[in-house]
Amino acid sequence: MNAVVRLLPIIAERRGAFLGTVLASLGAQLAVLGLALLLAHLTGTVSAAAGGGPLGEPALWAAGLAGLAVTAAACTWLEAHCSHDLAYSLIGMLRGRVFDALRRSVPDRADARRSGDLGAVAMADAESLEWLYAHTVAQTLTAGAVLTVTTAVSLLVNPALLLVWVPLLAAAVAIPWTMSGISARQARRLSGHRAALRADLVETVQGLRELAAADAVGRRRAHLADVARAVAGGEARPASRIGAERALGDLTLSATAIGALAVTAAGVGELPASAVPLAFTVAVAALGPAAQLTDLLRNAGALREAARRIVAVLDRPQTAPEPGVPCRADPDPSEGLRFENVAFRYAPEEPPVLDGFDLHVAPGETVALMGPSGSGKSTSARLALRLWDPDTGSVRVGGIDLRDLPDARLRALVGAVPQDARLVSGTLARNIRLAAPDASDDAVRRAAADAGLLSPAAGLPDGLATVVGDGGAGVSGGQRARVSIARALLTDPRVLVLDEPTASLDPGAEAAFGELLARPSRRATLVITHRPDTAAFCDRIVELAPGADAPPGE
Ligand SMILES: Nc1ncnc2c1ncn2[C@@H]1O[C@H](COP(=O)(O)OP(=O)(O)OP(=O)(O)O)[C@@H](O)[C@H]1O
Repeated sequence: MNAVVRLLPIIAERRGAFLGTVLASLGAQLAVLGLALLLAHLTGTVSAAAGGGPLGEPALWAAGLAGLAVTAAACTWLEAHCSHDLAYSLIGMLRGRVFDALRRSVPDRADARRSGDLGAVAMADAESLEWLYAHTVAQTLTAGAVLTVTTAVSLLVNPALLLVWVPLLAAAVAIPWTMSGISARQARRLSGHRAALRADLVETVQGLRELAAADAVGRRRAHLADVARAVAGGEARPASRIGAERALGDLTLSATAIGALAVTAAGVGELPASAVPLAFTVAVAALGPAAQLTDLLRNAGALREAARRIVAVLDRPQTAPEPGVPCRADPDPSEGLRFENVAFRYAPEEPPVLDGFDLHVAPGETVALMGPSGSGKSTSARLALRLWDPDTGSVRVGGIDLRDLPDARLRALVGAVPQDARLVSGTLARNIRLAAPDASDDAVRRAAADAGLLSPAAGLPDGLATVVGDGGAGVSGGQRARVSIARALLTDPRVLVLDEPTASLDPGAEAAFGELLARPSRRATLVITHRPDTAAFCDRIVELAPGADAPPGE
């Protein structure tokens, strides 16, 4: 199904604002048209009155003109109000849906998309579609309706206009319509170039230190200049096409106007003098809405492309769907985290990463999961967080299959400390609170203390008020790991999964971290690690063999 049509129901959710936009836009256009016709009629009547004809009641003329002018102004204001109301709520709804779709489907098992591309979908395409649904659809309906009315009225008044109007107006609308395929292709290419530039810029800024160290800044700058040139080329082509289309459209509309005026002039002798201005105004009345339609159609290809990209994101397969019938039972206190006969592969054609994998981490126990690179340690951590589901077997927390837990309950039961914890700019307290925005100051302080952030060894004299720069600048690897743990502890999860938490720590920080792991708690803790010194702080070590098809040795 066409992506634009597929997204149309989104308007139904704000049907009041949409209807308001259409009616106000229709009211404004009809009032402007009425004003033009009334003025033309007045001009004819006044010139006839100068020759001795009746002028009519001036107060009535004034009231008619003032009424139409006020209606046009009020409807224009109302249209702007309703369409902006509709526009901003549609942007919010579209972005919300895009982020929901991304959250449900991230990480894709074999996702080749770059963040710049997804950013473009979420930001630029949502804005394009806002323009489509909040302005274009309503204006197209209005322009179509006004065009039909003006055409019908003019043809009743002067059927000879048919000869000029039908071919020329059809050509004016057909030009942008037939070009919409080319316009969509150009929009697709341009969006690809822009996404590449955005992603390359982000990577360059993030990797500037490494680029400088490798003396590669110059090469990178040349590469960015190439990509920027591709963007400029991608922008120039649609601009030339739109310019040519606009010129052709304007030519066609001008020819229509000249033809309509000529046809009307030919019949002037048969008309009373007072009706001549009205006849000329009627002859060109359809040109305004026709010009508006051609303008709107000119963007149709690019809008179709934006809708296609949004739909592609919305249709991404859900990696961990919500349960049909969620489990309401309390977790069994004697059960911690259990992998039972788990098999998992990233793609059907690839060998399994895990096959027949069994492991139980009991409440109060800390287990180190070790094994060679590629043996599936991080994959096990992701399965425990239900980023993906196993192909066969099950992963359970407190005896409950993760697939039976609603997302919010699962996140409260299982906490994660990822390998590359991300910090945002702001205080440490703000960073910890990301896991539970409504947590009290006391809870944040407790989690920070449990993660060792408030001890003198953490080296943070300002404690929770310490300010972190963009992306965690100004904080050491050890401090970052502790913030990440405090974040995970804030929800007091039954299960804690740590993926290489000490990978970037020096031996002193690793030892301090190990003491945290060794502290008694009721939590089941799974620590993915390469480092024997970290594993030594755990109660038990489990070795994972690559493509293990038998339970691992302990
Ligand atoms: N998103 C993915 N798509 C496809 N294959 C993947 C993906 N992530 C990991 N793999 C593959 O799955 C296998 C297991 O990866 P995993 O990261 O779980 O191993 P690991 O034991 O944690 O390795 P390391 O110690 O190097 O971090 C590897 O062969 C890896 O290439």
